[in-house]
This record gives sequence, structure tokens and C-alpha cells, in this order.
Amino acid sequence: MKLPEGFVSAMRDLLQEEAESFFASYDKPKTSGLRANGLKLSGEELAAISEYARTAVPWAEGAFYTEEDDRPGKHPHYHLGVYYIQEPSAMLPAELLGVEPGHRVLDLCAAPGGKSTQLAAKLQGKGVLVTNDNASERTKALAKNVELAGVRNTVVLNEEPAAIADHFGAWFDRVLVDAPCSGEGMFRKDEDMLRQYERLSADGYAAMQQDILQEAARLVAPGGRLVYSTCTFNARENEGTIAKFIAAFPEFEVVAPAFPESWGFAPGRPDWLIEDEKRGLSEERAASLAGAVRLWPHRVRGEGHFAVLLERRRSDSDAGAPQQVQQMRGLEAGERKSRKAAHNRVQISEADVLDKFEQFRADQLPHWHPPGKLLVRGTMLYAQPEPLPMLDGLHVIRPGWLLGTATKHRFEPSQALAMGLACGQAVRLLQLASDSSDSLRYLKGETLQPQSGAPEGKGWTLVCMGGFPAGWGRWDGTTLKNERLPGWRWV
Ligand SMILES: C[S@@+](CC[C@H](N)C(=O)[O-])C[C@H]1O[C@@H](n2cnc3c(N)ncnc32)[C@H](O)[C@@H]1O
Repeated sequence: MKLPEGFVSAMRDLLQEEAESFFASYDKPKTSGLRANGLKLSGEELAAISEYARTAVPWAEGAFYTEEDDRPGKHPHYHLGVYYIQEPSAMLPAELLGVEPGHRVLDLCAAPGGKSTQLAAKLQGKGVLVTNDNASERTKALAKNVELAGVRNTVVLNEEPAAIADHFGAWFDRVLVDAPCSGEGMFRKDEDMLRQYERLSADGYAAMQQDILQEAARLVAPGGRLVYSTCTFNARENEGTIAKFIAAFPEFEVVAPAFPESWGFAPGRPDWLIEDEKRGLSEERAASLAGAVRLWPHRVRGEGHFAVLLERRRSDSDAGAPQQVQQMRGLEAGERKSRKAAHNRVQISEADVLDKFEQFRADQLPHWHPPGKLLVRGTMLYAQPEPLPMLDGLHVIRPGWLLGTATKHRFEPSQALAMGLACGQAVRLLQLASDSSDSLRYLKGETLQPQSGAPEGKGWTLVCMGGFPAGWGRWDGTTLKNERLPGWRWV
């Protein structure tokens, strides 16, 4: 692989005697992997049903390396959200964040959603995941990936970090900043990164990262944690960015996690800071950057990555609660206004949407109740996770789990609803084996006339494969009309 000259000489300077083994790693195949979707099954359960789940990635729950000839993206399990294809080093930041069920979690630079789906699995449907990207095109993939994974407690935003910080304040227990970067660690994985290299200098990225982090700092509750990660080796974008951050925000400190030596992780390199980056930092604070983690492709089985865990110290002045309560009150009034506006725009009233949904639920999902709070937006119905401040004024892609849409005559359940259900929750169900020809035909968008296991009655039917929901169909007694979202079809 031909590496950019500036990159080669910079890495030689930094790595010195280690440089040759580092460059030799570029002659080896890239690493790849996948992660069991913990909302649907565990790593052990995946290993029992998937030929791709053989060798575990030691630092990530339910994760496995895949081999060069594996094609996990061409298996029905991929189209059912059973696993997420993710480079193994990229699995570390979400693990480091220490998310537990019930946490309020923000993924600030989230598209296409690899780490968001990982964080959602840690939450196990309890608490809130706010997932955001400022690139509107990329939020489409983000929304699709969280829906494919069956995430039920997320809000998808397309916002600038400053707007989110103004809106939420210090509301989150956990914040992930997986920052835009020069991508030096991804040259082996993605040749586009190599082509785009130097489009923006490391200093340009560092400035962008500092801007994002400055807003992220305002979003972390006292005692909360923040992980900053990049897929670059560049010290300006890694230790340099974090040095400036902890100098500007003394309430944050680096937390140094312990890892088994056998994983091959290397410490952060405070000795690579330049003078400008050390300004305002005590020697001790600068040295704490050794608590960051560097993943080098010649030392670990993974691509290049950097991650650091920071904690916001509590202080005596952190009353915390009053500010948050005040904000929530103000926003509730805002929501009343916007609900009224939405009501005036549409033909179907909010009550009508809720009635139609209730009829659908009683008929098809009688023992299931949506989590959180029901929210009508026009003809769309969402289950919004709680607690959550009102979202007025933000550019919201999904204000919650999209349950479906009311038409004049009925409630049409969404693809997202199907993906977040368990098969046993549906009254009308078509169960297929995941390797059957009907499964493939369904995933490709075809109409089915199943030979066996025909559902009872008529109407909306949940189609499941190997015990995992795939989408809806409409059953008329002999034929199942395919209602899997057209954009999701396996082509
Ligand atoms: C490294 S990628 C994120 C990958 C993602 N975390 C994942 O695991 O799939 C960085 C993302 O940051 C987004 N981004 C860039 N500048 C941003 C900003 N100012 N605010 C929020 N997101 C930003 C980019 O659009 C890009 O999707």
C-alpha cells in the first residue's frame, strides 16, 4: 500500500524503532468483525447459530473477528439486525463508556450508528439514548441502523452540538464523542480515507474536535463520564485535543482503565504534546494523558484507534436538580404549543391516531404495551423514552421509537416496530426458517404463499425468521403481501 509521504515521515519520527513493524502491518490484511446485537441475543447464542462467530474480540461483549472470505453482509442475519458489522478496534469506545441500563446516554457524532447500536444494547431498553449527527444525509443511515437493531428507547437528532448543549444542559450520565478525524488508522480498511487524506490538516481537525468537545463538556452531568475517540494516530487530534480540553475544563479528569496486557493496548503519549498544547496544564494533568488508550495495528488485532475516558468531577456547587427541573418545565409548555400546531396541520386528529393504534394493538399485540410515552406527530405515532425534555426547536429525525402511521382507514405498523418486537408478542405470525427460500424471497420484497405455518385469520402479520422479526406482511388467507420497508430490501 502506498502511504502518503507526510504520514510516513511523521510516523517514523514518532515511532522510531517501532516504525518498521508499524509499516509492515500495512502488508497484512485488514481486520474485520461483527458484534451480536445484545438486544436480540448474546455472543454465545450467536456463536451457536452463526458460522461467522468463531473467534471472540476480547475487549467487546458478544463480538467476533471475521475472516477475509466471510461475507456476513450477505446473510439473512445481517438483514434481521442479529449482528452489526463493525471493525474490532471501533468497538472499544462504547465499551469504555461504562453504560448501564437506566443511563441517559448521548452519542454526539453517531452516523452511521455502529457505536449507537452498541450503546443501545448496553441500555437493554432502559434509560435513554440520544443519537446525533450534524450531517443530514448521514442521519438516514443512522436512523435505519438503530431501527434495524430494534432499538426502542432512542431519539435521533440532526443537530450541531451547541444546539444540543443549549437545549439539554448537563443532562447526560454518559456522552460519546467519536470525532471526525483525519482517519490515519483506517487506511487499511478504507482506501477512501487514504484518498481523502490531507484534504483537511490535522490542525483543522483538531480545531473541529475542540469545538465539539467544548459543547460536549456542557452536556455531561456532574459525576458523569465522557469518552472521546478517533480513528487516527495523529497526536494533534488525540493527546493534543484532550490536553486543550482538560486545560479549558478543569472539572474533567482522565480515568485510566486497566486492561490485560495480552490485548496489546498501548498508553496515550503525553510526551508527544507540543508546547502550545501543554499551556495551562500542570505536569500531573499532562501526564494523566497516559491513561488514554492507543490501538496500534502492529500490536493489536485491529485497526488504528485512540480512546480516552474522562469523568466530570462533582463539586459542592453542583446542586444539579433545580436547573434540570426548571428546564423541563419550560419545555413542556413549548410542547403544548407544537402539539397544537401539528394538530391543525393534519386531517386525522391525535385521538384518531391513538384510537386506530389501540385497535391494531388489541388485535395483533394484545399483551404488549409500548414503553415510555405515546407521542403523535401528524399521522405518525412514536413511543418516546422517558424521562426526556421536550425537543421543540431541535431538528429531530425520530422523536422516539416509530410505531407506525394512521391512515384514514387503519393503523399501519412501522418496520421499526416489527424490529423491536419479540416474535411471541404477535397474534398473527408467520415463522420461517432463516435459510428457507421463503425467507430470502421475503427479504427481497416478494409476495409469499407459504406452504406451511400459515397464520390464522387475516390482517397484519409479523414475519419472523429463525425467531427474529423481519417485518410485516398482510395476510388474506392465501397470500402474504410483503410490507417490509422497500428501502430495506435485500437487492
Ligand atoms: C467517525 S464518524 C462517527 C462514526 C460513528 N460513531 C459510528 O460508530 O458509526 C464521525 C461523525 O461525526 C460527524 N460530525 C462531524 N462534525 C460534527 C459535528 N460538529 N457535530 C456532530 N457530528 C459531526 C460526521 O458526520 C461523522 O458521521
